[in-house]
Amino acid sequence: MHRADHHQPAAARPFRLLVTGGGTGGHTYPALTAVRTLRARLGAAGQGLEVLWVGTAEGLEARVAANEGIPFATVATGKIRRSSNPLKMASPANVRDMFRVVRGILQARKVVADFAPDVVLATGGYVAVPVGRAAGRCGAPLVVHEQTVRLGLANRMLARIAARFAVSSESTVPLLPEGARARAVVTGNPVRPEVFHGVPAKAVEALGLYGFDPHLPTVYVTGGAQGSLQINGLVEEALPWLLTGANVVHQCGAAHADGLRARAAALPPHLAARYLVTPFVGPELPDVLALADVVVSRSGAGTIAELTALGKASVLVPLASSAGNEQAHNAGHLQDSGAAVALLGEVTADGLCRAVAPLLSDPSRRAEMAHRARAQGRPDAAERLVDVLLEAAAAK
Ligand SMILES: CC(=O)N[C@H]1[C@@H](OP(=O)(O)OP(=O)(O)OC[C@H]2O[C@@H](n3ccc(=O)[nH]c3=O)[C@H](O)[C@@H]2O)O[C@H](CO)[C@@H](O)[C@@H]1O
Repeated sequence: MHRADHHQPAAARPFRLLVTGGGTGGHTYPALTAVRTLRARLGAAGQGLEVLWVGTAEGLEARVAANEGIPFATVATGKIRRSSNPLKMASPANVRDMFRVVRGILQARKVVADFAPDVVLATGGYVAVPVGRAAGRCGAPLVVHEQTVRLGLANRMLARIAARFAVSSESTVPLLPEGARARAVVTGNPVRPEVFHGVPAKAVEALGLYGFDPHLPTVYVTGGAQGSLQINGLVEEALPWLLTGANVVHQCGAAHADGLRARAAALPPHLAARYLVTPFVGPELPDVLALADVVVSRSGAGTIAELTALGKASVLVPLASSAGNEQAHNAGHLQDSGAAVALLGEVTADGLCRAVAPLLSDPSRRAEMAHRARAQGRPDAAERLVDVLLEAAAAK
């Protein structure tokens, strides 16, 4: 599988995509969606697709690639902690990590040269840096995709060498380094196709929601892939009120499910029957989203892309410490267009109840918000990103 293959006519051999990125769901799922969409597009034209994913062994991407049957390779990564103090720069952890960085660069060059991709897609995370740079050296066009409005560090480091820089929002373009702006394309943030095909009744069956009251709206509470301690605390305090007017599915992360279950068990049985707490929502996520009338959530880029593509009324509680405060930015941006309510700054259970109450009691209000959310969505983001990948490969 080497360079000689390039002399064959394009249709005679499979298209070769090297994907790199991961760490969080936010970086991993858009890459997975791009792979599936590209495979479908090429398949319709009678061409095959070979994919290699380069990520970290401990990241979500390793599991996702394994489930999807995508060959997976790792390269060493390290974190260089900058400091004005030379002694700190020479700390054992930093020196060890510097060696890892150098090793990662050499490994990445070999992986990219051996696979000889038609195009490399980088979706963020430390691992994407050596691989993206190796693409430049090996003559493979690099497409970077940024999910958030603000640029992630890895993507910023790759911006200058990217053949195309795909962004999820127009407002990211002016934030790109000057030389990269002309190569920016607004694609949106790809949403997994199955998210569009949820069926409420399937969520009831999969999660056993038989105690839910069908006459009441359903709230889906989610803290992002890991759950959110802050949101869990707010919802726990608000539960006795919340359950008088709604059913609640609460995704809480691995650490807190038992405490929340105990709390619910102490409620009157007719209220407890309207509450389902679960550490993580797996394949039934599309069905849960379809069931939800209102979503209470962190404002990570992946979640926002899903809520807007579907058109869901939401109350957003941004992660205050997200890089560059990007979650507050995402939430504020939606609130400005009436597409969500953003709870910024100090948030109390009372504040959460006041934000949720009008959406529960007034269906026309949540329909209006859902409509405005959908206007912000980009359900065709995966197709647009695939356009960019194919164009970059063709322009080589
Ligand atoms: C803590 C942190 O660093 N957060 C960042 C991380 O978000 P993080 O990856 O945590 O969150 P996102 O909102 O981007 O994506 C979460 C994804 O996981 C899915 N999901 C979540 C819970 C669940 O039970 N089941 C499930 O399938 C969601 O539907 C979504 O598709 O990357 C995002 C994209 O770069 C950033 O915007 C976030 O600021």
